[in-house]
Amino acid sequence: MRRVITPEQLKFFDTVFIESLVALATIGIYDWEKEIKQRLELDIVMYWDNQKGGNSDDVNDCLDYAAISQCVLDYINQRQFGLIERVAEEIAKLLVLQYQLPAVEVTVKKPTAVPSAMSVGVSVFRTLQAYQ
Ligand SMILES: Nc1nc2c(c(=O)[nH]1)N=C([C@H](O)[C@@H](O)CO)CN2
Repeated sequence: MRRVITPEQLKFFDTVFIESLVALATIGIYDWEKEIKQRLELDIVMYWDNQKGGNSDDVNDCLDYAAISQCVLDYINQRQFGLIERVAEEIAKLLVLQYQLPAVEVTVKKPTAVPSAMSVGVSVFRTLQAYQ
């Protein structure tokens, strides 16, 4: 589902995205889950003005998806979580504040949680305004 965002909320509609980023996480509400690593898959859509990088062709003018992917993996690797909602919330806040993103959508999937489902997950959409 595509969201409708008014021009007052965002001055542009460009995005940088990271799809199916795989993290091995200590995640889960049960005791046995705290002893193992489980696979999470993240989809991240960052609202960002791509015009500057598009004009200069310089990586210093863009939102570097490689650096952000590593930042997200390092963050998840260094922590323990109960719910995947917590992962989504913390990653959204980290990215919005660190990169001053006007908005971000973070989807976290836990594909092995329900064996009869292809995947399960949550999605959050947060704006910079949410933290001000
Ligand atoms: N909405 C959620 N429901 C559940 C979660 C979760 O993180 N968010 N987690 C679990 C357990 O950890 C489960 O994944 C163990 O298989 C159950 N429901």
